[in-house]
Amino acid sequence: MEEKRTERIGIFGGSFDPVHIGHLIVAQDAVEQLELDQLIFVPAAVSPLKQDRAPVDGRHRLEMLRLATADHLRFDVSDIELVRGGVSYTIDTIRQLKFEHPGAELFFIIGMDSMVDLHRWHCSKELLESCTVVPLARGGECPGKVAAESGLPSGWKEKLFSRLIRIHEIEVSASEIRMRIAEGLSIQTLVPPEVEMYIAEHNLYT
Ligand SMILES: Nc1ncnc2c1ncn2[C@@H]1O[C@H](COP(=O)(O)OP(=O)(O)OP(=O)(O)O)[C@@H](O)[C@H]1O
Ligand SMILES: O=C(O)c1ccc[n+]([C@@H]2O[C@H](COP(=O)([O-])O)[C@@H](O)[C@H]2O)c1
Repeated sequence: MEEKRTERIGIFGGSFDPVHIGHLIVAQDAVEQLELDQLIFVPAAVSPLKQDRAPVDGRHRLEMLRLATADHLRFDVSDIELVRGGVSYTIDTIRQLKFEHPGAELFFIIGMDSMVDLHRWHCSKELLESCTVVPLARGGECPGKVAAESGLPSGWKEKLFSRLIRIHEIEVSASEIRMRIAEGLSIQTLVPPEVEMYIAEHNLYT
């Protein structure tokens, strides 16, 4: 009898305030390169390192993610961090997802910029042991240099960088989108049309 393949689930955490094409292209890169069965976008209630700025209400960010991912077979969205509330520590999310998906291999994908501080994250050692953390390197980034300059403990660097995947270089950020809206500039093509419409209908970021 053919052996059942272990389910491979990716987790993509962020503020998604709002979700944009950079997120979607990177997510597709991860699905392909990690051969994921499913990639779950997890909007944070409060991102631990972004506590200085309140994002728009979680229900809006969740709905925009749902609209942006609706037609994609392997993309999914979870409200677990919004339901849990408070500061969204990744370890709490991984513990819960491990419980909900016993037997699956969990991949937590993060940008290289965030990864250099990973050892300072809440329960970072447990996090590294309970899922496969995968750094995403943009086209122009030099992983060797980033690793050398990071404060990551030795052992961690080698482990993390051996799993690194290359992603498209897309120069768009949620901050830029919020700024463009505030200045009355177009965000067409930077976010999916459904998201652009949602933002206009709900008068977000003005
Ligand atoms: N253009 C992009 N290319 C690759 N990764 C990205 C891009 N934009 C965001 N990410 C990654 O997506 C994750 C979630 O990002 P987040 O929701 O904070 O979006 P952001 O665009 O970086 O937001 P902000 O501009 O508000 O800081 C992070 O790991 C971040 O590194
Ligand atoms: O758990 C932590 O200590 C921790 C510290 C910094 C960031 N994170 C997570 O990393 C993801 C991206 O964060 P950010 O700040 O780029 O939106 C998001 O899911 C955060 O919850 C998690």
